[in-house]
Amino acid sequence: MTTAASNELFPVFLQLNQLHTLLVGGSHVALEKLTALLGNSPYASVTVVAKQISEGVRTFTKDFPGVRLYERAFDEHDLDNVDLVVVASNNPALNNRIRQACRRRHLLLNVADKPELCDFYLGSVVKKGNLKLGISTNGKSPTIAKRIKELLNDALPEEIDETLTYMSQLRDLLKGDFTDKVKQLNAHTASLIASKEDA
Ligand SMILES: C[C@@]1(CC(=O)O)C2=NC(=C\c3[nH]c(c(CCC(=O)O)c3CC(=O)O)Cc3[nH]c(c(CC(=O)O)c3CCC(=O)O)/C=C3\N/C(=C\2)[C@@H](CCC(=O)O)[C@]3(C)CC(=O)O)/[C@H]1CCC(=O)O
Ligand SMILES: NC(=O)c1ccc[n+]([C@@H]2O[C@H](COP(=O)([O-])OP(=O)(O)OC[C@H]3O[C@@H](n4cnc5c(N)ncnc54)[C@H](O)[C@@H]3O)[C@@H](O)[C@H]2O)c1
Repeated sequence: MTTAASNELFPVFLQLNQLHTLLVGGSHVALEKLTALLGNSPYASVTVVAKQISEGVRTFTKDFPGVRLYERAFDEHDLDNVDLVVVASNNPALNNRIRQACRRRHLLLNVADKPELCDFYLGSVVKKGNLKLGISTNGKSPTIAKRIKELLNDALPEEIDETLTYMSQLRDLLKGDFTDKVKQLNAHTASLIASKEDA
């Protein structure tokens, strides 16, 4: 056993286009969360409920077909038929109320910038075509997560997506049982790592 701080977060990649997300809040932080949600999943179904919805949120969401905006106070019925909840409000009592309601309903919750209220955190994301990397610092420093995103974005070649497409076609062509296929796919990709090490 090491004495390093425990890092027990389990990463997953959600098919947000198949889920219904509720976002409570409609200002600066809400816009950041919408940018993250819709930037990755443009067809996500997202209901925004906020006492005040900013012009920025209205303009940004205009072209996303799954977004609905409701300018009013949060009501517990907003949690009906929802799969995932993100809160970007400035109201600690509201945050706690939603935290408790989500526990009762077994809904997963993120309260922006409030790790102690979260079931899941958003991460920094690097995307190169079909490749997507999610970066977490276990809540220690979102700024470092952002910097690592920038670093990896520069370091990973755009052509990596061509390699992924080629490998996907190759996988479909390969014959033999599962073990054989895995062996061949590993043989084809070994050179990717080897050429880095030789360089
Ligand atoms: C990755 C990213 C995704 C996203 O939000 O989309 C994200 N925060 C981002 C940016 C960012 N957020 C903040 C700053 C200001 C500088 C700073 O404080 O460091 C910057 C930097 C900037 O904007 O440049 C403020 C902040 N954030 C949290 C706290 C509370 C605390 O730390 O206790 C405070 C202090 C609030 C205060 O002081 O009042 C907490 C969380 N922020 C997380 C995610 C989760 C942990 C992720 C991880 O493990 O790394 C977690 C735990 C929960 C959550 O919100 O999901 C996104 C990167 C965007 C990109 O990639 O470009
Ligand atoms: N803006 C930042 O850069 C920043 C940085 C760090 C932390 N934070 C924190 O993040 C939170 C949100 O930040 P912000 O700048 O977006 O706040 P904001 O005050 O600009 O917006 C709060 C949003 O919550 C909505 N709201 C409040 N009560 C509501 C209710 N009962 N029902 C529905 N909607 C309700 C408001 O209408 C508004 O849209 C705050 O707690 C803030 O302290 C913000």
